[in-house]
Amino acid sequence: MEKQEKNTEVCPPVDLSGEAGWTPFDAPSLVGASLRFVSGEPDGNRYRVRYYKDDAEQLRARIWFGPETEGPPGHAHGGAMAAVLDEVLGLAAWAAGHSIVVGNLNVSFRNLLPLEQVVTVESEVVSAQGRKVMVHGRICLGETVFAEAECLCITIRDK
Ligand SMILES: CCCCCCCCCCCC(=O)SCCNC(=O)CCNC(=O)[C@H](O)C(C)(C)COP(=O)(O)OP(=O)(O)OC[C@H]1O[C@@H](n2cnc3c(N)ncnc32)[C@H](O)[C@@H]1OP(=O)(O)O
Repeated sequence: MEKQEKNTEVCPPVDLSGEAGWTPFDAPSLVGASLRFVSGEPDGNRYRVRYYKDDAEQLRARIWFGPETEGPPGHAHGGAMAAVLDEVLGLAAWAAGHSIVVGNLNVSFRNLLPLEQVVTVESEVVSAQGRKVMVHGRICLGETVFAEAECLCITIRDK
């Protein structure tokens, strides 16, 4: 069988700047540098991400899905979108003051997401009761929603 050549070329820089009224958010200073799967290679070919808070203090992300996130030809893998929602919505709960892990993530895939396009992740902490923090969010560009999710976060014991 013919061996397929792996393309090792690094994609050119992308513009991850935010919208008017957004302020940069320093995720590692809040949760450490462990978020490597999504955020760990800021110049690589998997994901490139930059975090912000909007004027309502909700977490936002600008994210580029690189060629290494491919699922359907030319488009992002569903698991790649779920990983982003796991990180961003979990981080949104941390940014709102809750020390959590994600217990349940319910994702609906609404449209195929073309690779090498910068999109936005929106999040909203909708409730916090006892140890349960509910965060909603979506990956979108303008009016187009690629995926939306409900994320049940559970506060870590003894925190
Ligand atoms: C550290 C630096 C990090 C820094 C990192 C910060 C960045 C965050 C972003 C990354 C997010 C992730 O990927 S986190 C990685 C992915 N997630 C995980 O691996 C989590 C693995 N699961 C667990 O560790 C555990 O199951 C927990 C902590 C979620 C829950 O265990 P527990 O502490 O024993 O609590 P437990 O009694 O079972 O549940 C408490 C209450 O929550 C409910 N509950 C629990 N799980 C669920 C569930 N899946 N669906 C519905 N409800 C649930 C229970 O019914 C109960 O309700 P009631 O009876 O009280 O009503």
